Amino acid sequence: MKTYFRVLKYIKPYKAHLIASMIFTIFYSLLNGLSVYLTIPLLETLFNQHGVNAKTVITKKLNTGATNWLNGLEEKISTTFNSFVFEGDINQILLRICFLVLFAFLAKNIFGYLQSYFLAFVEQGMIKDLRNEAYFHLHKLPMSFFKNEKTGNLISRITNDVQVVQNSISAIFLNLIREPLSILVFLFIAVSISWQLTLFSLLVLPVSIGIISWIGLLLRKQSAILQEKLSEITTILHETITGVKIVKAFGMESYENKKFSEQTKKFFKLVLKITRIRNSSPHITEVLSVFVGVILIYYGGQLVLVEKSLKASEFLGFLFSIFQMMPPIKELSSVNNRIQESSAAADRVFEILDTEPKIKNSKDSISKKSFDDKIIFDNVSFHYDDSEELILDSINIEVKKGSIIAIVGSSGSGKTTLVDLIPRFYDPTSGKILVDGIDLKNITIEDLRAMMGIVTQETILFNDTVKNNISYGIQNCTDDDIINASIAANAHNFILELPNGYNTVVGEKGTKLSGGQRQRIAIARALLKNPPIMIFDEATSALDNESEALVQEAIERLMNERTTFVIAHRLSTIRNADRIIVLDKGKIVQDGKHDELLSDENGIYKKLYELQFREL
Ligand SMILES: Nc1ncnc2c1ncn2[C@@H]1O[C@H](COP(=O)(O)OP(=O)(O)OP(=O)(O)O)[C@@H](O)[C@H]1O
Repeated sequence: MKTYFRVLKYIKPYKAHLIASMIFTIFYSLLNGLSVYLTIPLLETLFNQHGVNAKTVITKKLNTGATNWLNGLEEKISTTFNSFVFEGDINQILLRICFLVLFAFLAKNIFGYLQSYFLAFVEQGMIKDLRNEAYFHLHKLPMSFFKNEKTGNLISRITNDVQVVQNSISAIFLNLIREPLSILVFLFIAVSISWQLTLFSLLVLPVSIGIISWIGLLLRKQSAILQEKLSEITTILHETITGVKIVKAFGMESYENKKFSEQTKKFFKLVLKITRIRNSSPHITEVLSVFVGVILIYYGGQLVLVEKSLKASEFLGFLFSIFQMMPPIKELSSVNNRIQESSAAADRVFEILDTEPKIKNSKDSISKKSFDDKIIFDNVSFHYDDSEELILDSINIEVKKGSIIAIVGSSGSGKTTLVDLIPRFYDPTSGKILVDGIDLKNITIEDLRAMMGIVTQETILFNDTVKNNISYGIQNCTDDDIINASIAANAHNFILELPNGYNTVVGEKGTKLSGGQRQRIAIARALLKNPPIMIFDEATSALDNESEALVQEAIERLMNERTTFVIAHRLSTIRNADRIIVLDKGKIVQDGKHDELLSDENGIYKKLYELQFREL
């Protein structure tokens, strides 16, 4: 319930639309009642075609048990109504009634349309805001969050779950406003025709409504499970589509197909179960309704034919009213289930919103636009949240502006983790990192990251044009700037050869380009940003000689006159480095220039050199 109130807070910007929708709902319900009520004089006129004065028939009223004010009100309405309708000859009366019926239905449908339009505006607006907020919040969350959450699951929450919340919002608004109102209107009509019959119906109706609601409850439970299954399917889909190359390379198609079909089979079974319940529901409802109807017809028939205390037209009008009451009562009985269902979905969305962004600007963060002197790692240690094991252990480094620091070490030694601390993708567990003497945590994240360019091993390009990929995140750059950066990155020539040059769309993650081309686009992007600090994770994959040389040249331009941290895999890079840091199990075990490090026969560097670098 708490969750639901939280969802309702999103109504605020749409209050005016909601009020409009409520007003139209009131008109809709009243006209709905009127259109049923009008059947009585219509039938009366038709039944009394042989000259009986219809006016006298419908004014015969009502009854003993209803409260006085109700009697009075009803009396007043019917007198006004009758004096308007039953004037003139039978032809005029018929024409007037037909006109009234037409007007009532026309107006009812116009109000019905307006009511649903405004309600859709409210619910779609709320959902848009909720979806945006969840998405915006995702960008504030730390890298660790994304490592722990499955991508498909996150996507499913922001798409499917938000949808479920939306479906229920409208249902609940209708249930809380339209349905009670409809029930009241029809109840008023029914009581005004015959309170005994109404009382009798109210005894029989709840039984059938109870059964129908129970079916609804079953349905809700199942659909919550369905939502989870859907999220699992999305997860598998996302994983295999993004990892399609690996699936193919390892010949895992049939394994993945089996995994997927197991999920779709579970989904299929569940949907069938739901469909079984759902499809049986209208039939059961119909049989129950007819059952109730037959009992009512028998009892009402007695009143009409035997006791003659009720007109046939009134009885039919009564039956219409009672049957019009059934769907709203049925809907109302499912409000609670709907709230439960949407709350479960909303909870999954709010879980994202409630995840605290651990890495954020502190109250006294300062703006810093330039890098002037040095970066210091002061006794930095780090472990990931899910384990106490130190991935970086007492790291002390001082990096002067303009120098190139190569980081080497065996796989898993902590190289990526070390460079991830510089743009604050993670914060050190202990110790601190200082830029020009200021702790990173005290510099606004926006300024800190603006000072850095990052080229990762796996080049991330967006499904957009080459031009937009190069200028990603850079405002106010001209086409010439983009071309110059591409020339410096040795990318210009191949870009010109693409089907639409700089306007060629590169495909999702840049799949339409080769590995070397993607890297050069990423380098052009970094060159265009022109940051004073570069973090660079060299690709391990071997490129052919020509592209290797082109990429290497581009990298050298990128490092030129910048402070560069490079996770090095190429001999030329370590030779160029001012300093090489050798990591082993999170500790710096050697530190110096290439030749110095190589001269230590027992050092890890020599072994690494022989294994990794020599033949490259
Ligand atoms: N998000 C994470 N959560 C938990 N442990 C992690 C996470 N990322 C990395 N690790 C662990 O931290 C250690 C260091 O990883 P890191 O990626 O920094 O090594 P690396 O030297 O860059 O390796 P490689 O050269 O293979 O990329 C590894 O043991 C790894 O299992």
